[in-house]
Amino acid sequence: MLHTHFINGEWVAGEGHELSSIDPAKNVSIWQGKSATSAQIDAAINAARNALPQWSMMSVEARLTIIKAYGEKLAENKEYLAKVMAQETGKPEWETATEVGAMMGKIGISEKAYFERTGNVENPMPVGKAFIRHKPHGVVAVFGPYNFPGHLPNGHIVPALIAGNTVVFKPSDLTPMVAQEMVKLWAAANLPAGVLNLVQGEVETGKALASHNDIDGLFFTGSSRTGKILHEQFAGHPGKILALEMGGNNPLIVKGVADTDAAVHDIVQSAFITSGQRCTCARRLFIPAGQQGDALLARLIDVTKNIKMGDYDAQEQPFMGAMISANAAKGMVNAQSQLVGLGANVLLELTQPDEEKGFATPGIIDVTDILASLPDEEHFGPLLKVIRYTDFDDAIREANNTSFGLSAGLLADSEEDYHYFFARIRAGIVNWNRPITGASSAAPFGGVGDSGNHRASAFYAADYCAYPVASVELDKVTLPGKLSPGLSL
Ligand SMILES: NC(=O)c1ccc[n+]([C@@H]2O[C@H](COP(=O)([O-])OP(=O)(O)OC[C@H]3O[C@@H](n4cnc5c(N)ncnc54)[C@H](O)[C@@H]3O)[C@@H](O)[C@H]2O)c1
Ligand SMILES: O=CCC[C@H](NC(=O)CCC(=O)O)C(=O)O
Repeated sequence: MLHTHFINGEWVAGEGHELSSIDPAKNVSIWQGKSATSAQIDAAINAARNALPQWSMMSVEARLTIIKAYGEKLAENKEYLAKVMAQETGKPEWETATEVGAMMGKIGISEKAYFERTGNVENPMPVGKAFIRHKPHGVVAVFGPYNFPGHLPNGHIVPALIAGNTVVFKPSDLTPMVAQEMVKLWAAANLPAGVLNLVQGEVETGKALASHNDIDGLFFTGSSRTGKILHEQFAGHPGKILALEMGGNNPLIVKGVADTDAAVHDIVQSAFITSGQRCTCARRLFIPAGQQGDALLARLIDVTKNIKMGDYDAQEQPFMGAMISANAAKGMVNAQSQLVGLGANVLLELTQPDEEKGFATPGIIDVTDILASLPDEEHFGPLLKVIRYTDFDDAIREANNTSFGLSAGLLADSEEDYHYFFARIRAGIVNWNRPITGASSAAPFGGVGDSGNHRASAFYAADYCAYPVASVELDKVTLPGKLSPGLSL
């Protein structure tokens, strides 16, 4: 179907250049379309602007009725949506089923967050009453990444709509099909025309939408590189809200654990789930120097070697599927070569078994000897860098030696060590004896430094979807009992 854009309640064909989406596990084209032109972006924004008065002035209960109907459509179509996600991203079906589950869960959580964080408060005053209420920003653009093509844009769209905003959604150009199927479910839930619009396209479409004069805000999940471009673009526009959820170079420190296998499990879940394509994935693993550390590392290499990788639809499901594209897998091979060039020591080689496909085997590389020249980059794939340390303080200092600050973790049996670590580590998600991936939607989700701009998402998304309005109100104009000195009436 070439009608891949949803503008003002109608499916229309793009009028820009050709786009296609490739199944990265099978190297076949699964979706074709055309990008939105700037006239189509104008039309989408106009539609959202025109739909705004009616949508924002509906009661929140009436909006929630429609949003919950979308939740029902998600539930009715969950298997189908999970299959589409798996096909377009390469992620195994067991994992995309959890992604659809998170999308469904988002509705109840966002409803609760709306009332808890941005609801109405009424306080009596000596004369009249004081109110705190919240209003939507207006027309907001939502930009999504490819790694969670449903869950993460959904995590902006649902709270934005609950708060009364209208939306223009631009998904990643690597996952247009998931976006399209998701928007179909909104349409099936009878969302009024113009409230949610979908425009497809690459960077140029993103730039045109982000720089449009008539948006009131932009909610972005993606790389720090793009987020910084958007941040610069929004400089000088204090009236527009910008929420940035970006990448990380996340540390995980191991110190004094009795159960080696439990630690290895949490490391693998942190580093290699989603083939390392989660913003929260552990990128740098700190292991104590010495025999105990050697034993843990040997076990980690052994377990990682045996991780099952395969097609998303394999009967016996793999732990890791393909990465998003053959290019992304090649990028990881190149990242490994770059580290080797700097003097790093490969412990388990990351390979791309087929140049035409997105598979990359998990890799482990010791970078202890090149810390001074180690690039502070997010390598968004299954490559774990190991750093051997002798002093806990040094390890924490090095863990913080990054411009990012998304997630961090400590695997240690001592609670005292955890308190010490927690007080010193700089990140928005800090875990103890748990993987550092798999964050809860019922908690705030965001990072410091280059990982975000202090507008956490998930439970706190409600905060950036509405602005507070303070009022003092009295039902008729009334002369005060006592006038200010020097006044007579
Ligand atoms: N913190 C979080 O919540 C979170 C969650 C998931 C992914 N991520 C991060 O996202 C990245 C992976 O996703 P990605 O590669 O799709 O990100 P990306 O930055 O390449 O793209 C994100 C979106 O921005 C658009 N875009 C790209 N360049 C643009 C520009 N110059 N102007 C306007 N729009 C532009 C893209 O088309 C896409 O829709 C990783 O860095 C990962 O850590 C962060
Ligand atoms: O890739 C980045 C997201 C990773 C994911 N985080 C969440 O799902 C946050 C919760 C939410 O947004 O509702 C993870 O931690 O695995």
